[in-house]
Amino acid sequence: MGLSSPVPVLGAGGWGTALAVALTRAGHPATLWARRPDFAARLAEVRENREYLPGVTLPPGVAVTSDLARAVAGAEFALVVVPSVGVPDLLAELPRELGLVLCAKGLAPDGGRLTDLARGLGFTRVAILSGPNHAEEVGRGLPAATVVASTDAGLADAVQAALVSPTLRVYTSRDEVGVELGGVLKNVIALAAGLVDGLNLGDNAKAAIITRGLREMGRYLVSQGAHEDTVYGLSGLGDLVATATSRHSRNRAAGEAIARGDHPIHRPQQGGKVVEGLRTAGLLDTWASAHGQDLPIVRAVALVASGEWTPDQGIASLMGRDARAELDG
Ligand SMILES: NC(=O)C1=CN([C@@H]2O[C@H](COP(=O)(O)OP(=O)(O)OC[C@H]3O[C@@H](n4cnc5c(N)ncnc54)[C@H](O)[C@@H]3O)[C@@H](O)[C@H]2O)C=CC1
Ligand SMILES: O=C(CO)COP(=O)(O)O
Repeated sequence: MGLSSPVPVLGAGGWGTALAVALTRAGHPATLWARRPDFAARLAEVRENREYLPGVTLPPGVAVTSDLARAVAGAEFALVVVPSVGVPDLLAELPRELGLVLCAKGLAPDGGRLTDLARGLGFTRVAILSGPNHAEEVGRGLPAATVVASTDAGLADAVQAALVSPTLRVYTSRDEVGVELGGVLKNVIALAAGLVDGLNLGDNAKAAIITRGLREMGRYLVSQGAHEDTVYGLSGLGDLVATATSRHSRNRAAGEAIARGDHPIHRPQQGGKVVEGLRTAGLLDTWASAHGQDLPIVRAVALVASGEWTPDQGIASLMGRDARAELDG
């Protein structure tokens, strides 16, 4: 792909829209693909994604289409920015020689990684983009940093070159597993932080959830083959802080709403916007039970999200665990 060929951005929610705008800031045109033709037509005309990223004007360098084949024609790689639940169907329609930059922070239907799902479908060039990156801030050009991870160094370098700009620092990493799973797990811990907020449990409890949550993330990531240092990088600690403390986070807000009794807990969407952690918690809890792994915050969030436990029961389950040494798990 030459520097001036448009980069396909597949998914016109908040993050896809912000990434398309970020590409133009980096000097590259983008083609933003939306699934629904009527939505794409309105977006092309209004030049603002009022449903998912209000207040950000689409620059002239962003073209909008609902024609998937046209969006990816001739591209070296595409940013895949639909929610995790929509990734399998979308990938099934893409040419296998296309490089994939997976941007969803969620899991495949079987609880596995989306990068594995992609490779299982026959894609050979796969990367993950993840970090503390609220679309509302990246869309407005506030300074941010992110990580593109791939075992394919050429792909990671190409994505870095395409996205880096004076307002977005893009780091590369070879630790695909660690970068991908950090983004997946932090949503669940942010939901727990939202429960703490909604129950008015205070700053000490919030700090405890974030810190113990980071340890839980670390245990899981390392068990899956991640490098321990990645847990403390932008896609781990960085995104956990950004999400668990942010007014923008849908996951944190969902936890707060559940605690206040005003969230439809069986619906993994909030006002049409995706709350990945609700789905992730259940998938991870099932995996942890099957593999004898202790993920107590994941378990509490999964059972509260499914309605089996009240938020108070979830917190009590964490406070009532056996006394132990801090570093023992
Ligand atoms: N919003 C943010 O700040 C960030 C979001 N992400 C991740 O990006 C992914 C997308 O999130 P957002 O853009 O925030 O979503 P969003 O909630 O803003 O919008 C979701 C978009 O996906 C579309 N969609 C829903 N189901 C679909 C399906 N089955 N197939 C295709 N399209 C479908 C919707 O029509 C909508 O355009 C999520 O995995 C999220 O965790 C990652 C970094 C930042
Ligand atoms: O991943 C995000 C920021 O890095 C967005 O988090 P939410 O999905 O909770 O809004």
